[in-house]
Amino acid sequence: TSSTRPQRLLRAVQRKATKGDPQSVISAIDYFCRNSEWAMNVGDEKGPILDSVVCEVSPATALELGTYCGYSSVRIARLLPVGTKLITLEFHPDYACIARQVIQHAGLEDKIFLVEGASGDLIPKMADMFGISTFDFVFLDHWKDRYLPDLKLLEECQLLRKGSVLLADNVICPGTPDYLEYVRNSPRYESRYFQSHLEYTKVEDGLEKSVFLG
Ligand SMILES: O=C(NCCc1nnc(-c2ccc3[nH]cnc3c2)[nH]1)c1cc(-c2ccc(F)cc2)cc(O)c1O
Ligand SMILES: [Mg+2]
Repeated sequence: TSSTRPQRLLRAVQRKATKGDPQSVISAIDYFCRNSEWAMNVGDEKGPILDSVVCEVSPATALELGTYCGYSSVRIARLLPVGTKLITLEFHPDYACIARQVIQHAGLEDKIFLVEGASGDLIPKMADMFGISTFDFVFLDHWKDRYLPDLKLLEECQLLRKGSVLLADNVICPGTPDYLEYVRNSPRYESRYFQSHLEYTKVEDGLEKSVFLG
């Protein structure tokens, strides 16, 4: 029976990456996507930008919207200090199932909470589910038309504090025009664009970093 691309990506990780070594999982996925099949991971060019923002913020509480196969979950969690957690939301059960195995191969299952469901339903439950009050860092990488409504939901649920950092993938390709317009024009955000390329291609894309001013 035929396999799916996420299943083939997981198999590449299981064959090539060293169990318990997050960097080898990241390298195995990037190798697979450059040499076998393109996949929508943040990738090896935008990934280091994500790393630098995570290191700068050094978040005690981090949220990721859109897990997919867990590539960026591994990138983020490998940099988190001991005792801190990444909560990552995934809508598609098949993606979530693969991501759990990728995360396990990296040995990061104790630092990552993967929750299945729609961001719009789950965000209002975050505080109660995880006993947190606000997020220090949010990585947006799910459906592009959900970035703005979910940002507004985070605001309404008071899950952002003065200084919370939002990092959004794909603001050029596929593009998130309404989100960009909002964070770049709202007096409540200080926004900056990191120009890069769509993962594993020469197409322009970039990350938008927005600091909530309270
Ligand atoms: O769609 C993307 N990412 C989103 C995955 C996802 N699929 N479902 C969800 C979800 C939706 C509700 C959710 N609620 C909670 N988690 C959720 C997750 N997220 C995506 C697409 C591209 C891309 C670029 C150029 C192309 F020619 C084709 C594709 C590149 C990227 O870097 C992406 O991140
Ligand atoms: Mg993306």
